[in-house]
Amino acid sequence: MADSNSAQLTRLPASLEDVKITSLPSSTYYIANFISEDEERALLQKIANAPKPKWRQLTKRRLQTWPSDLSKDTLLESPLPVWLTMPIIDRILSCPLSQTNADCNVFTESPHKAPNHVLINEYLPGQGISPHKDGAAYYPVVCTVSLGSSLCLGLYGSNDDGTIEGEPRWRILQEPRSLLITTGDLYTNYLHGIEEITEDVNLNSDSIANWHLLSSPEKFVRGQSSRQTRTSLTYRDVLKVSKLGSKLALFKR
Ligand SMILES: O=C(O)CCC(=O)C(=O)O
Ligand SMILES: [Fe+2]
Repeated sequence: MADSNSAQLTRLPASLEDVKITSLPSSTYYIANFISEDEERALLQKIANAPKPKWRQLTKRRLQTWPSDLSKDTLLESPLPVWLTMPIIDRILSCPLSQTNADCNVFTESPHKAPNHVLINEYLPGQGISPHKDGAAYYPVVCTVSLGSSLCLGLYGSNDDGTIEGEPRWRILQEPRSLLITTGDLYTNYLHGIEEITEDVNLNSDSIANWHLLSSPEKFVRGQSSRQTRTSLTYRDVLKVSKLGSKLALFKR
């Protein structure tokens, strides 16, 4: 008997135009079922098997950084492990920005033409991340793959005095195996965060910006979703990369 999961193929959109979240101020894209259940399982296994010191325990979540932490916004050149690049980066780069622009993807204009850095965040039910901006170390495109559980990402504006608005302006519901691509103004001028709750509520087509792009909106018809452990992989291009060779040369002088 054929394995039901091996038959479950992912289908990518013809171009990102088809998966644009049109109610948001800049180009943001949501691709449901970007990876298969088998690929999700394999990634969770790799993450679980990473050497213990790879995890950093924060008060509200735990985190792995690949290939390494930045130092002064700079990445020490080192390849990502293959399990993080294949199939995800290939697949991201294979999605054309538009059908008329078939040769361009979201990283075509980034300095390294591809992500070179991945943060893996794990959230237990009730955990989250305070509203923040990702800052100037990265090219302003973030690709987030979600594993394990659905949850809402809140997008916040800031007040004239610099404080953060109390309620998110928009919410994006991220299902397991989905890819969210955030770019431009939303990356640079708005903040994003995940509330520390055990259940996302008030889920409907008016309150969720990507409702029309969800894989299984029927799962949320009661307007709520209990959280399980959710792991995210955020792929970015770090602008400044230093080579170990040039560091050693400096050291020798
Ligand atoms: O887990 C997420 O989706 C968000 C993570 C995040 O904002 C970050 O690592 O900067
Ligand atoms: Fe972030």
